[in-house]
Amino acid sequence: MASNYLVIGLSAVLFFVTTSYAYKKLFVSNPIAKIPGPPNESFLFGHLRELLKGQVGEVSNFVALFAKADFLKHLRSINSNYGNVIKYKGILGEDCLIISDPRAMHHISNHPDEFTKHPVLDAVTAQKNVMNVFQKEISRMLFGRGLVWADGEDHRRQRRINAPAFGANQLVKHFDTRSYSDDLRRIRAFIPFFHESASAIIERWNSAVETSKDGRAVIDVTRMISLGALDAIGKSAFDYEFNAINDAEKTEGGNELAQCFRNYAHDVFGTITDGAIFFQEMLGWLPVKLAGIFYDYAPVPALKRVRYVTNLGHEVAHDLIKVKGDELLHGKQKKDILSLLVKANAAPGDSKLKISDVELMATLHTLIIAGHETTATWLNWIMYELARNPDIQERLRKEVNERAYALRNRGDTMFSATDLEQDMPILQAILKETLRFHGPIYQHMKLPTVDSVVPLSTPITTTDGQVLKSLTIPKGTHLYLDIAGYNRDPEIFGKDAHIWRPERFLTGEVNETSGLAGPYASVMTFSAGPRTCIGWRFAVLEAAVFTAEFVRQFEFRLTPAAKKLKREASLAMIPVLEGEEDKGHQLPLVVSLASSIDD
Ligand code: HEM
Repeated sequence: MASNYLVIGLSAVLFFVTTSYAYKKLFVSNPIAKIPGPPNESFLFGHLRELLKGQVGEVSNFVALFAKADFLKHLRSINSNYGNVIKYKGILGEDCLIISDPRAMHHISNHPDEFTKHPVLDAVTAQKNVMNVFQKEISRMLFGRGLVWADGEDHRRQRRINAPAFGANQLVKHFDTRSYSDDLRRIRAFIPFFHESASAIIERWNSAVETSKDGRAVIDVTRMISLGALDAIGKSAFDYEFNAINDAEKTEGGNELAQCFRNYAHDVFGTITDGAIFFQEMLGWLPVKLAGIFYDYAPVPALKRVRYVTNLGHEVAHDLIKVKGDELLHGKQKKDILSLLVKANAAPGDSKLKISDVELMATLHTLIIAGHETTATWLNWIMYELARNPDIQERLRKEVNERAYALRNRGDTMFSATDLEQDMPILQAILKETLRFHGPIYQHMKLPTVDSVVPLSTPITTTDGQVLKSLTIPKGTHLYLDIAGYNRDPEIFGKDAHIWRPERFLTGEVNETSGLAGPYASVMTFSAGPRTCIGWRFAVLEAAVFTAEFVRQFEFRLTPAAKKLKREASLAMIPVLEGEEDKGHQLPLVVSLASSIDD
């Protein structure tokens, strides 16, 4: 009986694949067929193995996505022939696009209904958009039906409730007339939590240094940074104790949710086999609902883990929402993000504009995942560059110590938002340059829901010699926005955009108010338009506090092992060591005490 079902299932997949493939080849004209791109070396896989495996975020423009060494060399040599729009092949010869052209990226990011990240369920689109089916279903499993997952009106409604709590109202001004500076004050109120987490990390590193033989300890800094970021999001977003740093050594008996997140993204999204790529792609040829059933029930270990963590996250969120509701009722409301969301949701107004408890639970879980590993990864790359560049590290330490001296003189114990955002330009330049060069989010998948015409900054020449000033993209085309490529565009960041040089953000070389890119440093790492990262201010302040406090206390140097560092595709672009990829994030640095300004 079971084998009958299997045969019927496989026949259904085969039927969908062959009919939609034949339909497309025979009846659908393809305006992107003549966009230049690398030769297809595999009808079965197209370029997907190069895209989904190995190092990411490397070199310039689209090459960022094609990181397999020999392939990379090949592409580099012909890079100039391709420009900022590249055609690549998906499975079975599907034509797909990678775009890093600034105007095109700006247009696409600012038209989220025309370019959603999720599939629309109609016969052609749903079957064509393999990657997007995967993205939508994984997104639902990973986050729940919250802000990252939602689209269209659902997204606007959720964003409207969320934005003020994140100081992100400037992006939704038309929704809300409250003062933007009130919102900024709210996000800055989290600074003490960031200091608290940074201090807990420093305490751990301090004892490692003190107990080392020569005052120099080799520490994998990724571990504590990740736990500290988790503690920080717990306290500021929901007034919740993950106790991640305190329970760091416990294998059981600590906070279960915190333990679930150990190496979570890497274990689930890290290494992917050819078989998994193919299977995942074939699933995408099924209607979304069928693919969803697979993601909800398949006994695949990685999917089982995602389902378990999401359920647990939603359970914790459910309890917290109740606590916040009671606090509000008894006039004991706190300042964390969840309290603000519960209050905004309870305020009088059109009930159709509110978010449901299920969406609120998903939003909470979203904040843990979207706000924790991304910022921790950014911090990892900051530590790496500081260790690699002792001169810049020393300049930063001097700046931080001078500010620390000033704050002691004014009777403060921790850096204020003004200290961090305005009075430490070297710190800001390092944060910006690292977000540009090692952006934790390096690509975005988008799905045109209609045939679209997209403007280009730089015209492209098709394989038959036509010069295109705009791009016609058929509905349903697989589309990658190449964030890493945009972030290394020499036209925007200078001829040496391929190297890490924070100075470019100190000398006015970069036009930070071009309005083309995201809200910070003119980079695309926080995305742009109505779906810009809602937590970007939170992330910037947290990264600033952690970095300033770390260099104030310690000196960091590269270990020989850190020279084997690679950028690994995961949910974020994480540092791993060559030959030890299966261990996930690693960045072993030599840590010793720094001399302070008072010495
Ligand atoms: C370096 C740190 C971070 C990076 C690089 C980053 C990047 C991004 C990007 C690229 C998006 C757009 C995703 C998409 O459209 O699919 C996004 C959305 C989002 N981010 Fe972040 N993020 C960071 C930190 C944070 C933090 C700290 C929080 C929360 C405290 C957060 C919460 C969110 C949420 C809720 C969304 C969905 C927004 C929407 O769709 O309206 N992120 N982030």
